[in-house]
Amino acid sequence: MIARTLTIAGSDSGGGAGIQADIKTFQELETFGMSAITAITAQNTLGVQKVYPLAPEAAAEQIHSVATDLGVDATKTGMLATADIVKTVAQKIREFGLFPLVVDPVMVSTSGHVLLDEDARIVYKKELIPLASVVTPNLPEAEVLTGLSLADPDSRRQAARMFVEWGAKAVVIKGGHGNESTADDLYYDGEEFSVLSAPRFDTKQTHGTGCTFSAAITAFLAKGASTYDAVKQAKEFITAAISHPLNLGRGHGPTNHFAYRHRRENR
Ligand SMILES: Nc1ncnc2c1ncn2[C@@H]1O[C@H](COP(=O)(O)OP(=O)(O)O)[C@@H](O)[C@H]1O
Ligand SMILES: Cc1ncc(COP(=O)(O)O)c(N)n1
Repeated sequence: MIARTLTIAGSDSGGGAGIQADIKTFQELETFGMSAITAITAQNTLGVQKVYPLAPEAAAEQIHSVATDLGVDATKTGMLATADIVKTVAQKIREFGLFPLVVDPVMVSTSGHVLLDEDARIVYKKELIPLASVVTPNLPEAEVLTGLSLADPDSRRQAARMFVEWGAKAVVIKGGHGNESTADDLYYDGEEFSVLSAPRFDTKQTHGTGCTFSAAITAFLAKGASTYDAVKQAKEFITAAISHPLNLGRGHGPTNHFAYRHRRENR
């Protein structure tokens, strides 16, 4: 049977991030993608013009519909917007056993728009991170959640340990926002640290990189990969997507979700 993937996240009208990036990634990786939408954004490459969070029950009902009929092999969460949505989603994940689970703690868009209410951060730590097979904060998100300044490798390792102490089975602290010459992501599973490294491309086309990366991890997990292997292959997917830009829009353009498949087909 085809592997079934579920994203619980916000809609990006611009198609580069959120639910749209997730479904494209699920499809490219030959899984059957499904969605539970938490919020609707009016958004393009220039920024987020408007956010309309849905009622927590709307997310709960979508998850119920999917889980009680089609079934789910791996799940990810993205933009959850409010504390009540975080609580409800965590409860439904537990109720339906929607594991393995990738938690992408989306807080602020590349363009600087707040996508998660401040009072939701505490609920995240208490309710959602403990359920995660892997949690994927970027550097600013990891700084907010841990309260640490993450300018050097030692502090990043300390932050990674904190996510595992809160109950996540593994964590990837993504280095996209760092200023090193390579885009290095720090992986930790409670036992070993590894650095997943890629060249840093000098590009503005990075809208939706985090969504695409966590969706790719979810797809590889759904197909049976170990967490480390899923993260490693997802890093290849996102590196291909960033390095072959589509050059759409006038701001931070989307990544290229076809690139990983095209590269493999042309080998
Ligand atoms: N300019 C870049 N060149 C290469 N890889 C990048 C670049 N920007 C981000 N990445 C990679 O994309 C993935 C998403 O990271 P990041 O941009 O930090 O997340 P987010 O979209 O959540 O802010 C990570 O694997 C990161 O290393
Ligand atoms: C609906 C939605 N979800 C997530 C993001 C974050 O993506 P990015 O950090 O690349 O802007 C976004 N902009 N919109």
